[in-house]
Amino acid sequence: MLTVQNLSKAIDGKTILEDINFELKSGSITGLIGRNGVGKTTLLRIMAGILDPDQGEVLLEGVNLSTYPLIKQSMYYVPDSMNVMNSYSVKELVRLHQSMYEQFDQEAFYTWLDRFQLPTNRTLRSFSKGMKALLVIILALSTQSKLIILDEPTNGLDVIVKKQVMQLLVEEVSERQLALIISSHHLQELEKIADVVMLMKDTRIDSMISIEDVKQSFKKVQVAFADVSTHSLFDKEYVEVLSQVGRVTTLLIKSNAVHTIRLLQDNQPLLLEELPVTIEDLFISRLGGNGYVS
Ligand SMILES: Nc1ncnc2c1ncn2[C@@H]1O[C@H](COP(=O)(O)OP(=O)(O)OP(=O)(O)O)[C@@H](O)[C@H]1O
Repeated sequence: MLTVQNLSKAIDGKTILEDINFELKSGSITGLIGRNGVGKTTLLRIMAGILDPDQGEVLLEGVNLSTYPLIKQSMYYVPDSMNVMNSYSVKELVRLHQSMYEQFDQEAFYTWLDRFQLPTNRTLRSFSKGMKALLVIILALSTQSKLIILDEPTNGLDVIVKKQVMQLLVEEVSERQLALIISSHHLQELEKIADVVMLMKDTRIDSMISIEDVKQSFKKVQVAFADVSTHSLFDKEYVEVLSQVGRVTTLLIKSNAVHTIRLLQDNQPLLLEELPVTIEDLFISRLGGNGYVS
């Protein structure tokens, strides 16, 4: 549905993005993760056609965004702050969106507004952060866009609103086969809804991997020995130390897990327990460096 090809971008002479290539599929949620300042927002803004790339292209259903800007009617970008819309009333926002999106579904918009008990007759200035976050997602869905790009949509929201936002998005993705890309630092939350995670590192996409594959191909174990150094028992190329608290070491085994676990077992551990692998483990492993200590 969306293809990014050989994309590069520099700002003020500094390379921010370099040779970025990936594809987003309909009916799927992609989580975009990476350290602060790595270039997530820059990438999302280029995908939305707000910034131009220096090189490369963004194709939405095969149509180039820069040569056919009207295709932007099929996508919606939710920025990390809604404050630019503060002076608009809900009705004005509806009119604005109707003028930009021919297919804007007003009936669905007001039905959702009612479901989430949002007021219809006030300006956004009087909305709380959570109300604004819900409203912008309802606006995005009402445009009937095939691709929705969200930049940190749940920042500063309480757990109840977060759940509401996420549930609404998941419902719509599966019902309408939307493609969603969400940049977020809330890895646990992302893990619950994303199908794929895309991890950015040093101006590039370091990895793009399905949550299913993360869980299947990586193993995480906690191990403790009475008098053996855990570190002497594994190959650092395949095994990452996630944390070390006293004698207890938490390891992320990236391949050949059966062999490593057998090796650990053979040395009579005091404790050897498998734990569920999380996106946070992948993040620390790829971006935190070996020997991360919690
Ligand atoms: N308008 C700008 N002028 C100068 N530098 C910029 C501009 N926009 C972004 N940058 C720089 O580009 C880099 C990437 O910024 P970006 O906001 O895309 O990162 P990010 O991954 O979204 O960060 P965060 O997780 O903190 O939101 C940073 O070094 C930032 O300082």
